Amino acid sequence: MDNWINIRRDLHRIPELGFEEYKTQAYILEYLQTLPLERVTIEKWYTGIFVYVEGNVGERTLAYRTDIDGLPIKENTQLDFKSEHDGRMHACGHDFHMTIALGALTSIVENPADDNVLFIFQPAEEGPGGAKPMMETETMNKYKPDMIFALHIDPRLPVGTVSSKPGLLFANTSELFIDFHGKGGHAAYPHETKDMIMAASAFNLQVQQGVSRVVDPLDSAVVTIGKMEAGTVQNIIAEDARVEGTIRTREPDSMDIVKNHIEKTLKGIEVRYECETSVDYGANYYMVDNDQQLVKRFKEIIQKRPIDYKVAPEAMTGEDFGYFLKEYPGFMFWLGVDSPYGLHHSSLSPNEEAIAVGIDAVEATIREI
Ligand SMILES: CC(=O)N[C@@H](CCC[C@H](N)C(=O)O)C(=O)O
Repeated sequence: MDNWINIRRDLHRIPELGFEEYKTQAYILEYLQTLPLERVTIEKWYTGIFVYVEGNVGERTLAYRTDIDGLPIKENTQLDFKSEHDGRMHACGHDFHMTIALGALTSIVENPADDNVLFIFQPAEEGPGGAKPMMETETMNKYKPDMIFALHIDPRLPVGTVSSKPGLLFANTSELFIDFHGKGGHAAYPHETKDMIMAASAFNLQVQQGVSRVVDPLDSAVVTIGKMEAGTVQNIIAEDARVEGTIRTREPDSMDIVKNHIEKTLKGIEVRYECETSVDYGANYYMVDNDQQLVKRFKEIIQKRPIDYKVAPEAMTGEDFGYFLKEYPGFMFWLGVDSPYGLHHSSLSPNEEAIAVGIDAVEATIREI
């Protein structure tokens, strides 16, 4: 087991942003070279990797996907294997996800399953999205998996627990980037300016109030503004402002309703604050919609093991794994890692005992589903 903990720690030290995962890719490729590769085909795709392992029977091909990118967060832990990349952190558990994928892959290479298995090391889950372009590759068309699955760590669940549910697990998402342009000037002469801190602040409040009026209360939607930039010094009125956020909706149709609401709100802001605005929706992810039968079978497999299975609530998190599930039947599940700090937090420190549980759950699913 120490081997997997060491691998997780190595990967934790080198977090890289989406499509910049060069060291991560090199690390995984180097590890793969230590395995017996007679039945293995390795293909690079940008900073990602496909690893195909031929099965004993080979009638079906199963796919298992891990994401490999980190986040633009400055790590705030005292771990002696903390990030060596300033301002970058594996704060969403992708170091765990990769290690678990390598653990299951190693067992399957050393003792092949009946089915063929395609392991997908996918870049850029946090943005701008690696799943959609990976789906369109010749490699995916060639192997056309019969089913696909993936996991995500869950800091709220104890170690030794997994959870999932049939149907919707994660929401539809869209990134949101808005630029405001007005007229700067002296802090003492606001009437001669068009203050973009006022415009952006008004937008932030109005958009929150409005979402509750345009989306069916039986559906769910959230707009979060995670970043706002404006101004230069304390006594100059800001000519420009930028807000960055994300939209989450339970139903795909509500995404258009929220976007329409944002655009109408911006038109009002333009009139009221005499400014120009432009909006860019960045990356959009399709919801994670789990296959009913496969989740049922997964639950049966897990319940034969010393692992607790819990029914997961729906979450407004996003995952571009949803694009794989749009094309292939499959599912995603949460793996308990018991951390007092949540996903995307600079102090996230998942319990490494969960790695063995993850490897066991993934390997058993590959062999028994
Ligand atoms: C599991 C998780 O935390 N996923 C991310 C996906 C982000 C998608 C995109 N960059 C966005 O912000 O919309 C999440 O924040 O849910």
